[in-house]
Amino acid sequence: MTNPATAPLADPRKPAILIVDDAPDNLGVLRSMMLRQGYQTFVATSGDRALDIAQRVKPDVILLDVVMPGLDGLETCRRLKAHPATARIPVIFMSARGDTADIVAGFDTGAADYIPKPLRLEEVCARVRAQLRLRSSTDTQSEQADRLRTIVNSMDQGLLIVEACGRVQYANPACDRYLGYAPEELVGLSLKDLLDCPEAGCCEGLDAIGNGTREVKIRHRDGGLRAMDLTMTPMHATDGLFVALLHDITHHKQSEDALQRAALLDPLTKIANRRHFDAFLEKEWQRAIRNAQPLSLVVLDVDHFKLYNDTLGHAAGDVCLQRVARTLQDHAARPTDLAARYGGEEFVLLFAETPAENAARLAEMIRTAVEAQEIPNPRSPTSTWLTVSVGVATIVPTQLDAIDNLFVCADRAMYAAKAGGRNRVEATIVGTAWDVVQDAALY
Ligand SMILES: Nc1nc2c(ncn2[C@@H]2O[C@H](COP(=O)(O)OP(=O)(O)OP(=O)(O)O)[C@@H](O)[C@H]2O)c(=O)[nH]1
Repeated sequence: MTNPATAPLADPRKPAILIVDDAPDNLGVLRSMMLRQGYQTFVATSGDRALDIAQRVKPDVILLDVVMPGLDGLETCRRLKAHPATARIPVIFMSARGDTADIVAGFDTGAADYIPKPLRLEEVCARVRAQLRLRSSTDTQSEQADRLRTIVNSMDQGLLIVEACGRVQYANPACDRYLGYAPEELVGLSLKDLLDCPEAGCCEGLDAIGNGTREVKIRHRDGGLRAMDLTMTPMHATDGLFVALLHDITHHKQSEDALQRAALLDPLTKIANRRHFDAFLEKEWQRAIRNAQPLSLVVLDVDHFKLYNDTLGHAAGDVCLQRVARTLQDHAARPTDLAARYGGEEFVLLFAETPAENAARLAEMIRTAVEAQEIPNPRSPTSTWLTVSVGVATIVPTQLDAIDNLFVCADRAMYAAKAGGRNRVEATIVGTAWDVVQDAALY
């Protein structure tokens, strides 16, 4: 008989069998049989002792006699099942009571098997082996489930299990950070409601979202939109369910947007650069053709800027260009106006849907606004303050016209302003190619 206080711990390499029977003869026979099978054995002659040993050594299988004085087998089994440390150990009853009611009562206590007495030892061994196999596969499954749970819980990505209709069945803890909802709050919500879809009806079902990865905007609980990569994968084992993986790319998108914005800006003056202006002009040019609206181009050049640099230094010249740029920007008030630094000390400004007289008036306002800042240009022969010469060209373009022609005319007007004494505005209306065609037809 094993004393629970001194019972050795079970050897993890060998299956451990606890045999409980009040008849020492039975114990002896069963024990030798189990030892022959290569198992580690523990024995107890009463229910109480069996409980002590089971808690201490946590055997892999318990062979339990039903009829015993004191705590009988049924009650012992109930107590084993009630204790978390021993609840999962399979119990095999051994009993001479073979009535259906006895067998049912045995299984109702939570037993895994019921062997009739007299015991056929080969059969006992086979049933113990079967329980050990079952136990090992259950252990493997629960170990795998534990491992999976740890991975999913510690994942940096948000993981959701969703039904085809979009209803969330499960969410991992990372979803809290991604969406602002605790996992249990997400259960029952619809993924479709969290997605911000520009196209109506685009998220009617997850089939519409489709498998694979796509960039989506998801509404966080704080009301803000987060850019995310959403990867949908059908769970093959369970029809109609999808695994949805969320990867927050908001920061990535923000820096991408910042880069894109930076690519359109002049680094010194922070207004649009030449590339941006050319693309903008192309779009406005086409719109002006469609709507037969006037388009005005302003070209502005700082007067005697070389003298300014030579006298006050290049750094002061840079600050001066920034102030001129700001003045231009302040006059590009409408969304269809765009001020840009076109190169060196030359600036341009586009006024869409603006006739010649309005554009000339705006150009004059810019000229006076620069002069009014009283930026000293000590060696300028034109003025003691920094001044600009401005050319304005206006056209109502047609398909026959070229943007270059508008630029040439605005440049010529600006040079005319320089030639006319600087610090002035010269404006011109560009005759369109259509006028030339009509004139030719007349003569
Ligand atoms: N500080 C500074 N100077 C620049 C920059 N880009 C061009 N410049 C200077 O602008 C000056 C332009 O000189 P010019 O083309 O001779 O014309 P200007 O002296 O303004 O004379 P007018 O145009 O005839 O009135 C040159 O000295 C350039 O070095 C810049 O980014 N910063």
